[in-house]
Amino acid sequence: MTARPTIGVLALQGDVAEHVHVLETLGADTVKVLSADRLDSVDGLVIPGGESTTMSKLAVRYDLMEPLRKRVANGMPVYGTCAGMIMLADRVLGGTADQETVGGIDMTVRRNAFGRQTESFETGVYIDGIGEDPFDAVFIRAPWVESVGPQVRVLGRVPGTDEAGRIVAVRQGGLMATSFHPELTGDTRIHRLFVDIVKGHP
Ligand SMILES: NC(=O)CC[C@H](N)C(=O)O
Repeated sequence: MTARPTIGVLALQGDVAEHVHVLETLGADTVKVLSADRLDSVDGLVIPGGESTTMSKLAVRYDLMEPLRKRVANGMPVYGTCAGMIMLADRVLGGTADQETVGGIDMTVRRNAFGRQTESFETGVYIDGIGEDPFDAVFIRAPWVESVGPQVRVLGRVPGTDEAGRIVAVRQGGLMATSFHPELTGDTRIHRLFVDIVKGHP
């Protein structure tokens, strides 16, 4: 991998510009991905937050769903935030009947899991692999991860009703997902971790 990777941001819908900005700050070249051709040109991909049901429909309409699944199956690193986390989940609870996902991470996520009263909130989360300081995490109508398969590494949790808490950050090989939006807070540690994954660092 070159020192300067090309990272795509899936640009069907959602907060694309914020991810482009952070990735460029970190020295990556970026491409807004709206077609299978563009997808071919990237070393890694970010799937932003937004609305997973809409994103799913648009991915099918733009003939991107199958190419996305193929590249994931072939090992392309992908980082999904919020709706992007849902897109990377093998199983979704609370989705619409026709909602498809790209899949790739052996997990079940629950859409809009934190409930109406807490549509959005901010809290410090310890994330495995980015250092000691908690990450200031912004959650917006966020999913949580209800369960994970044996190959999934849990990177972060927030307090929940039981002792284990709720899983909000995971990684399976080159695929990484967070329930929250690190592109909004100016702390670049999670994007940096992803850029390192794309560069081939473990
Ligand atoms: N901020 C977000 O990405 C919200 C996700 C949205 N609730 C969904 O289900 O797709």
